[in-house]
Amino acid sequence: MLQVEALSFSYQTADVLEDISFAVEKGEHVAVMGESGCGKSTLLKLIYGILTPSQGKISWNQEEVRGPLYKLVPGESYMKYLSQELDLMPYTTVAENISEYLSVFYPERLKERTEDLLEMIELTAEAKNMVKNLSGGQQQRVALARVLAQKPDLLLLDEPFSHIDNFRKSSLRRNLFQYLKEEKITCITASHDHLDVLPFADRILVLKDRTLLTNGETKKVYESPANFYVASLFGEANILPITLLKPYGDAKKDIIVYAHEFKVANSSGLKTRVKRLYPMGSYFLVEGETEDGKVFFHSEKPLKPDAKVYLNVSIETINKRLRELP
Ligand SMILES: Nc1ncnc2c1ncn2[C@@H]1O[C@H](COP(=O)(O)OP(=O)(O)OP(=O)(O)O)[C@@H](O)[C@H]1O
Repeated sequence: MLQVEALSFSYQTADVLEDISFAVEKGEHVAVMGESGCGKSTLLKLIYGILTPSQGKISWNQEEVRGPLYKLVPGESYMKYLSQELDLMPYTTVAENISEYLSVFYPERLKERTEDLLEMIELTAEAKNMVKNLSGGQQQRVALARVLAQKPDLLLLDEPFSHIDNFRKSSLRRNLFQYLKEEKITCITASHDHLDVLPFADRILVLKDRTLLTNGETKKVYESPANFYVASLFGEANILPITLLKPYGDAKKDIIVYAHEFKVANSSGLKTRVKRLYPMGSYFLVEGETEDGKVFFHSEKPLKPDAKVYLNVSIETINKRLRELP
């Protein structure tokens, strides 16, 4: 089990993390989310031991992780960190980059394991190609296979799909996270893409203003976001006084509504004027104007700019999301 206790960290120029505490169970997959610059990479580097905490303690199975102030070669053998900078051998082949790190003695088994990993990253066809000839996204996939070849107990992934095109991303995500679960590899993934997180993570940690704002089960964090910032990590969201949706509602309460949760009607509901339409393929994202300000919602049909529509939210969503005004 990973234990992070009262962790704080500052670079010379900035305080980045303050009093962060959480635990990760063996085999669990935890996602770290938050806006750019909130400290996701810094947290992973602290866990891996390439930065030393200003305060607090990190331990794995009760043994303290020591930072570079205490170790000549930072990093721990039982964990691997896939950073945003890929550390590959450019003048060797894809297959060699992977097999180099497999601790397998028998040549047949080595070949088999290399082939399995190549298949997982969908680069079998490039096995004999030199890494320097691959695209950025392909190199990121090789780097991923390389850390997996080392069979870590704890894997730290920093934006693991940032260079990978959408065509590959979906299947790679599925292959990777299924593999980690099968192998019971504990994993912490830093990402700002909710599609990396919602279908795969058991739990989400949200960082904001140096602190740990949320630590909860993925479904709960999504369905009952602590505030507008958390909801916005999952796509277009709105925060509205409840009286806009229910005229006799408690004026001291507001509600967070994801854009897709509004139902568009021709009469009765939140009166909205259509301002802009963004085609999203299977639906339109609509920017509208209410008496209280801007609102985003989805519409299956195209709507004309300036058209008047009415928005409604299900009673289940209202009950789930009602919160006291801060
Ligand atoms: N080596 C460094 N020296 C000084 N400040 C740094 C250093 N590395 C990062 N920072 C600052 O620390 C803060 C946190 O950076 P970090 O890279 O951890 O954020 P992040 O959440 O991973 O961002 P992103 O999502 O953009 O990768 C930022 O304000 C950044 O500018």
